[in-house]
Amino acid sequence: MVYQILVSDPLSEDGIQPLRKADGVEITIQTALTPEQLAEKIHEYDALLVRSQTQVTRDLISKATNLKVIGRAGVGVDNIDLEAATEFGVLVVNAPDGNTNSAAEHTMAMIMSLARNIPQAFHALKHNKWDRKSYVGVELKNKTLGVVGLGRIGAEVAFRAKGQRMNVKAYDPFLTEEKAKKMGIGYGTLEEVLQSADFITVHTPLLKETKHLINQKAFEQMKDGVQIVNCARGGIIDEEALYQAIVTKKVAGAALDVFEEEPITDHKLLELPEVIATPHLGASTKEAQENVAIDVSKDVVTFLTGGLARNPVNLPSVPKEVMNKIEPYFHLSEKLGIFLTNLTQEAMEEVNIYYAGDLTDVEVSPLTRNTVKGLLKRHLGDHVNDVNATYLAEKKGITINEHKTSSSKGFTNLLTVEVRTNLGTRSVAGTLLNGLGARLVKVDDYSVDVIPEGHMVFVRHKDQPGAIGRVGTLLAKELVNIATMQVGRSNVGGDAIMILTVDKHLEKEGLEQLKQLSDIYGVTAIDL
Ligand SMILES: NC(=O)C1=CN([C@@H]2O[C@H](COP(=O)(O)OP(=O)(O)OC[C@H]3O[C@@H](n4cnc5c(N)ncnc54)[C@H](O)[C@@H]3O)[C@@H](O)[C@H]2O)C=CC1
Ligand SMILES: O=C(O)CCC(=O)C(=O)O
Repeated sequence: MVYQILVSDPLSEDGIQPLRKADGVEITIQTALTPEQLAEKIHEYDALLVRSQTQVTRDLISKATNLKVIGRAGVGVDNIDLEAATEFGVLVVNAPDGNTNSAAEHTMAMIMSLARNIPQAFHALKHNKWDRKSYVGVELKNKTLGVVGLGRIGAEVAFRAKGQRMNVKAYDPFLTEEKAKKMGIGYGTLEEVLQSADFITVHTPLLKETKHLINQKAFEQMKDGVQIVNCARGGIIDEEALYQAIVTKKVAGAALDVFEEEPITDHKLLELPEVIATPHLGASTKEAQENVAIDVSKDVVTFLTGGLARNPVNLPSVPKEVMNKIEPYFHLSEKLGIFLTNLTQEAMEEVNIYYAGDLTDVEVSPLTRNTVKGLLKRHLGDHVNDVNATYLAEKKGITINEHKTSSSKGFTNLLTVEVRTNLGTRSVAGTLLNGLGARLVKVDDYSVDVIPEGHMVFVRHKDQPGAIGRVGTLLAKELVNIATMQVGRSNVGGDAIMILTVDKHLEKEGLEQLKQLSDIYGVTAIDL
């Protein structure tokens, strides 16, 4: 059998040598196909290799009847419909490490260009203007760099900025004070980082949670004259809010490598003299392109020839016999993880997963990975899967412990997930009721009985007459219909919780109003 591989974006020739050398594969390189042309011929291929240009949509995947694997030569997989790939049984692999260095170096180049007006001054000189007055810059030394997202690239940027004698202060949901100390950098909440920085650079993935993370409210929190850098993904910064912040002189300058829509040449931000930009060049070095092409080519060949991919993005890899036994619990375990991560605002340090009852007789490690996936997805996005979840958790310094216990509290099976942070321990427990499906049966010390599904509102409140009514009235005002409600309390007049399942997601404004009600200690919207 000869596997057909299509390369539809420009990849490094040296990088695709593993493909050229492999037996049983044939490569076609066609980097100028229109979406229609690609859709027409995709059924001929077993593998597709892309960078960020090719849009691998649901429609394209549905036409790819022979496709087994999509290789993304780079980190971000936002040009690939992962859900569709998973649904159609197509493995997606990426190359998460190969371009880290280049992206970090590009970010530093942007910060320095911004500080010293290099692109603007060069542009003037090219147009025969010897202008020294207009381009007085600022030093980086002793300035504070705020790093939002301290993953692979953010950490490399932080390290380099220290070399420029900048003070670095970072925010990342997985960053602990101890880890920051070890790295020799400051640590703060997002708000603290925004308030204290002279330069702000974002290095998160683009997720539901990070879309417009830097918005008008965020700009208002920043110092006057702050400078902003985005070499991660367009859309993390709200472009309209950035435009207004520059026009009103709140922001002194911005350096953008990425845009909400790409490719783009006609954009009002590009008309501002304070904005410098590059056309998504963060990973465009000979070295990065070679690294990512090698990594992804090796993974594609390994997978096509029956091996396990090193960097799978979407598919679980579980032996069939094990899968048959534990499959019914998969839904429950991931939902428990998602529910708990929404209750945990601080960095997780340790996760304990307890299996009781029938669950003591099965191989549970795939369930552990699936639970951890649920715990991490909110902040790491869709590239966390059952294969890489525990690995990613460990990389974030989170210890994962799996326990089998005889204490099933009267249930035939019980799965308890406990997360420890520097503020204490939170936990949830769930069970699979015979014929009735999954149930959430415990949140911290409160017993409940809730189907872990759909949109929820979790409220911590004081057990007082009127507290429940006030919540109900406010939700009604927000036109959020309550489907079910569960209340648990520690003792009469003491601390209590409400779990409401509602017909639609509770928006930020509604959430903020709920928090203002008397006797309410905390409110979280959870979408399962
Ligand atoms: N311009 C370019 O050519 C390139 C851009 N990228 C982009 O750079 C970004 C970062 O890549 P990596 O560092 O490799 O990813 P990574 O996964 O190693 O790091 C991302 C970090 O963001 C954190 N994060 C998630 N939500 C957050 C939030 N709400 N606030 C603060 N932090 C949050 C995560 O905890 C994680 O530590 C990605 O968007 C990637 O696609 C990557 C390579 C080249
Ligand atoms: O392929 C490229 O040049 C873009 C790289 C990138 O944005 C990524 O790896 O996330």
